[in-house]
Amino acid sequence: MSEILHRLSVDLGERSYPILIGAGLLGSVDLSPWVEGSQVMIVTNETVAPLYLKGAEASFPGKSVSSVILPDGEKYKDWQTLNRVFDALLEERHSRKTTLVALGGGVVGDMTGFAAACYQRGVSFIQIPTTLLSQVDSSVGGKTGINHPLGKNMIGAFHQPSVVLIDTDTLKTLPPREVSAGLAEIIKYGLIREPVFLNWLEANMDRLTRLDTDAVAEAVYRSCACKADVVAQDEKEGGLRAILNLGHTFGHAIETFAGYGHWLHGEAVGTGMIMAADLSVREGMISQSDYQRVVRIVQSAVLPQLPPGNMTPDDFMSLMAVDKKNVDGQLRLVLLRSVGEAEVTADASKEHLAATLSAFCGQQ
Ligand SMILES: NC(=O)c1ccc[n+]([C@@H]2O[C@H](COP(=O)([O-])OP(=O)(O)OC[C@H]3O[C@@H](n4cnc5c(N)ncnc54)[C@H](O)[C@@H]3O)[C@@H](O)[C@H]2O)c1
Ligand SMILES: O=C(O)C(=O)C[C@@H](O)[C@H](O)[C@H](O)COP(=O)(O)O
Ligand SMILES: [Zn+2]
Repeated sequence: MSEILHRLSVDLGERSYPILIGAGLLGSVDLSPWVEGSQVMIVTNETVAPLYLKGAEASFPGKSVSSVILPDGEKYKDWQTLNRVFDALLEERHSRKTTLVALGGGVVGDMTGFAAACYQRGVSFIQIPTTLLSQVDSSVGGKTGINHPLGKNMIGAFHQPSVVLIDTDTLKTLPPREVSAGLAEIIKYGLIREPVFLNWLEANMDRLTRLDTDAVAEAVYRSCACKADVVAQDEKEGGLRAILNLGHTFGHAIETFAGYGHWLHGEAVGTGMIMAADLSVREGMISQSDYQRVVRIVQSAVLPQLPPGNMTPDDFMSLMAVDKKNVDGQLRLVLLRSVGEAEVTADASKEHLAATLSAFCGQQ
């Protein structure tokens, strides 16, 4: 049985698009109305293809559908792998009217979106996210791109999809570690903007880690609603949108240090949010008991709470120096004004930051 449980809209004028959420939607919702021309190319990877490629193909009745299957992993979110998409598009003579479809997690989504932003100076694309993280975060908002050895997502473009189809049934095949990674970004929404949702998450974390169908549908809906609202107000991160980066300044440094793929993005964000909360305490913004609350919820989602044991404060400082939020060489961090409200600041004291880094480094 398939049913669209929730419909949201990302309101961006002529670039507005719907987010359709439900169980069993893949292959049963006709996505061809969002395809301008006759050609569709599905971009997926070697893990997702055997599970969901047939279903995705069935979502485009009447269209000519081909696919390109990429190797799986964050380490392949690079130029070389991206080029495989361009090779396939050119070999099959795809035109400007072609539509790319991202079928997979955030890696496939970010790369497909970037390929769509670049191919023949821009074609449209559709997001069919199949991980919890991609359903609650990366498929919405139009940040696309690839990694550079010196920094995460350093090469990319803002390019919005034309529709996001979220079939929560696809999560049934997701490994538990990937579920936890998705929960990190869900917790993020509670911490930055949604205190009532945070209470709900605390009460329902057990159901979420077990992938209880109703709890997951609710969490996906509330997360997408939060992200859609932020993105609608600040599409290109001129200000407000940077709050979606809570935990990411520390987190991206961890991912880059560890080597892409060794720490999952959500794992690094979970630890990064705890570090941001620690700094928020030192800055006098939240209390010690607020901090403990952040630690508890990250812990309850079965996420790591400390960075790699061999990572030093200097490693953090040099990797954070290339963060995209920095302006004129000045570090900008997302901190907690309260549990449920974030702010972006360039004013955190260097001593407090050093104290946070030394408290967390060399601890495991
Ligand atoms: N653009 C954005 O706004 C945004 C937001 C958050 C994260 N990201 C990016 O997203 C990436 C992380 O995404 P992710 O956590 O989805 O990781 P991922 O794309 O690597 O997917 C995780 C793993 O799950 C597998 N998989 C996917 N769907 C599956 C399914 N239904 N069943 C079984 N296995 C499945 C994948 O093949 C992969 O091995 C990072 O590169 C991060 O930087 C982007
Ligand atoms: O959509 C956003 O804006 C976010 O910051 C969401 C993040 O969860 C995501 O990881 C994003 O890719 C990070 O963006 P970046 O600009 O710091 O690379
Ligand atoms: Zn993220």
